[in-house]
Amino acid sequence: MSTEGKPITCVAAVAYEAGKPLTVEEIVVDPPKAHEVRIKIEYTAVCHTDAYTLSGVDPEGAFPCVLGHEGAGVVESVGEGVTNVKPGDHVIALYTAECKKCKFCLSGKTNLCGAVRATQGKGVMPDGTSRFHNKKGEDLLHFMGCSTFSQYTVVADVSVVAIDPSAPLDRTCLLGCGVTTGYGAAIKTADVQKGDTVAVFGAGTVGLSVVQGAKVRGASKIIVVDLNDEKKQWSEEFGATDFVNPTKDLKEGETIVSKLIEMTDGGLDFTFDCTGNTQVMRDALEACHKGWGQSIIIGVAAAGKEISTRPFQLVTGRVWKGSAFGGIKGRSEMGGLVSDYMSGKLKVDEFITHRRPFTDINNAFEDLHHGDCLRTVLDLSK
Ligand SMILES: NC(=O)C1=CN([C@@H]2O[C@H](COP(=O)(O)OP(=O)(O)OC[C@H]3O[C@@H](n4cnc5c(N)ncnc54)[C@H](OP(=O)(O)O)[C@@H]3O)[C@@H](O)[C@H]2O)C=CC1
Ligand SMILES: N[C@@H](CCC(=O)N[C@@H](CSC=O)C(=O)NCC(=O)O)C(=O)O
Ligand SMILES: [Zn+2]
Ligand SMILES: [Zn+2]
Repeated sequence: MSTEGKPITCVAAVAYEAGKPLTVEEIVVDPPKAHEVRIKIEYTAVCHTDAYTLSGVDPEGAFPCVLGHEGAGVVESVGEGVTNVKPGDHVIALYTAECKKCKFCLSGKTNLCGAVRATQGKGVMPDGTSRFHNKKGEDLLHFMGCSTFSQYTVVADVSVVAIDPSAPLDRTCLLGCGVTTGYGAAIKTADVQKGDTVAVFGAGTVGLSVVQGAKVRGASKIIVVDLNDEKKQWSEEFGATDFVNPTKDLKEGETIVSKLIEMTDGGLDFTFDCTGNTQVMRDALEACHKGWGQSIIIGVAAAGKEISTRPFQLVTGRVWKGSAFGGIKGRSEMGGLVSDYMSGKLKVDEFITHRRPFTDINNAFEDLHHGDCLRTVLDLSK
């Protein structure tokens, strides 16, 4: 029996309160309104940003909500006026929308899109309302325009892209955030060139994806900085040439900045913060080469945190930049990433260290805190 136009009751993991485990329960998902798409989410992974928002330090975090933004599934139904996807399409949800019409999309200068960002940040659909309700009839907020921690979700049509149906959704879900973010930051935001020197702070999925982007571009040196020696082997597998653990690899009087400058004859062409730690962001900037080195901030810092450095660092030519979703325009460029994955150019499977049934989602958040985990993929059919 068709579910089109009807509310669907399904299982979701609801974040009722910051700092508390998610509640796995049945919720009701309304049908999509005009320019909206209802997706049957097949697989989702947990990104560090989900844990960040659940912890309560996200200035935009609002509860109760359905978290999750690294997910893939199949379109169940579409609202009036939707032309970019149709029922049955295999899709990836996009937390960075692409409307192709707004000032941002038309600028040619950024992948940030202005179409739905304001309502997205408030946890509601573009018309200001929610499609999620719990069994008590209370509204649940959306998250990052995706809310993939639910067997069914509703997203704006500008926040979804159809992909090659032969690509496995239990892997391509990772293209919804971590892999695309790091890889794009290297090949688009920084536009690393052959022979460049690169340092990556934080060897999680985002950082290691920067590493693979830098390797694809032919960087001559790719130094990974992480506090955990368990990340050394992974770093090398993704293309790192060097690994530094600042808690044990620094000599008396040495700092991570002086060590990196010494290793690269004056500093790096590009550094990337993939930790969200503001002291690391400063170190990453100051490890850049005088005159031209660029530092790209990818990590997300807690509410109230600010970055600082001596202005002289910028006066003398170092550049601080940021990158969201790797600078990738989701609807225009995801197809290329999927085909790079299918042809073996882009590693994705290698990031999947754990798999769990969806109902085990709270343990997937625990996995994130362990050195042996890059990504846990959750199967929403279980
Ligand atoms: N801008 C964007 O578009 C996006 C931003 N993000 C953000 O990027 C960051 C990385 O995400 P993700 O890869 O999923 O996270 P992970 O937690 O998997 O990776 C972060 C890594 O950084 C390490 N680390 C922590 N502190 C330091 C430090 N002081 N020096 C060196 N390494 C350190 C961690 O080690 P340990 O595990 O031992 O703590 C871990 O290996 C997060 O802040 C996330 O919110 C994510 C996706 C998109
Ligand atoms: N809501 C936070 C900031 C969160 C943030 O920076 N998000 C990243 C993506 S993190 C993905 O895992 C991002 O791309 N931001 C750009 C955007 O438009 O949201 C806050 O208010 O500080
Ligand atoms: Zn993410
Ligand atoms: Zn736009």
